[in-house]
Amino acid sequence: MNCSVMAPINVDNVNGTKVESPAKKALPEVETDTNGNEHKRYSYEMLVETANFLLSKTPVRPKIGVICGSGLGSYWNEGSLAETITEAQCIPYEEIPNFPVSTVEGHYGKLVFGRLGDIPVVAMQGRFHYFEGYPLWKCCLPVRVMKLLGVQTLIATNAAGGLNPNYKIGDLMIVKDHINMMGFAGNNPLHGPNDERFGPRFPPMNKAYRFEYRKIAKEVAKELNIENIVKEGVYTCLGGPNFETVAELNMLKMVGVDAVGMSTVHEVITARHCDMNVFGLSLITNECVTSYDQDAEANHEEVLDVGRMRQEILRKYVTTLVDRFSKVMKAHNP
Ligand SMILES: O=P(O)(O)O[C@H]1O[C@H](CO)[C@@H](O)[C@H]1O
Ligand SMILES: Nc1nc2[nH]cnc2c(=O)[nH]1
Repeated sequence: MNCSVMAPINVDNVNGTKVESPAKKALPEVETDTNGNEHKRYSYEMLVETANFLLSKTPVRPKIGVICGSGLGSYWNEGSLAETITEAQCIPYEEIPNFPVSTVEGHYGKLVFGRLGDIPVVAMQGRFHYFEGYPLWKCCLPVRVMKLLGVQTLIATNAAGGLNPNYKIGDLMIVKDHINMMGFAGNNPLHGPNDERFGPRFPPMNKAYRFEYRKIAKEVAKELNIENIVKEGVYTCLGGPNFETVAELNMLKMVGVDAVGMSTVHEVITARHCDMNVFGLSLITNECVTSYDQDAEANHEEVLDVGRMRQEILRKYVTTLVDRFSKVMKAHNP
């Protein structure tokens, strides 16, 4: 591994303005989840330590972070997006201070630093899900670490069931918006005391998925001749791990959901809270079963098979988007 030690980051706040440290008293040290497992709360200082550790391990200074979901090679390496990253340095989650570890069987758990095309990136190969037993704030810890590393744009990808009748297996859905179903019940990654150094107590969410990126993604789909499989729609995340009942899916359809998964929404909320720009992409891996007459059943193997089937297109699409988004970022911040 090519390790060059860089100056540690010393930030008052991820967005560059100075704020008073929040009262530590407000932060409970340990949270117990519904299974009785204890999760030690992290502080801003702990995540700065995590980010400094990573910066000491790699000379890469990523401005774009990618979360590789089940359809983008979090379960396999060969031909995956993570494998496409050049000059790659892989850091397993268990070696990173304060990081959770993936518990999903077969799921990779590593951060990959390197280049996609010319652009310095960091990719999560393997994410954390609520159904693994983590509180939502812990699932999203890596997003805040990315922010501290200097990441300005998050590309969050996932595998999802297609609820929109016009969607076919293998389609890609640009996420236009989400419905935070878990949040309706009060389960939100920002629940608990707010640390202003990350962002405000009450962040807006109406521009969660950057309009400019969605426009570019549609243009790139045309350029790559894949516009027939690229759609745009609304995603929702349920807690999982079971797939949905027919009645649940029909309810979601009624409220305007196009694709259903078990991730992404809380990551996006965390990213927007600390003012990262977000692009969301779902790979439609299965058709949601919305009628009692249908015999099909959702299953994880199908999800992975469709991911493998689409990996070449996804690799090309995401690599091109990274290049285009970085140009936009440079234009905004020359
Ligand atoms: O959202 P990602 O991690 O892509 O994975 C999706 O696919 C898995 C189910 O097959 C669940 O983990 C669901 O969230
Ligand atoms: N909740 C949920 N997650 C998925 N991930 C991939 N497909 C599905 C699905 O149909 N439902």
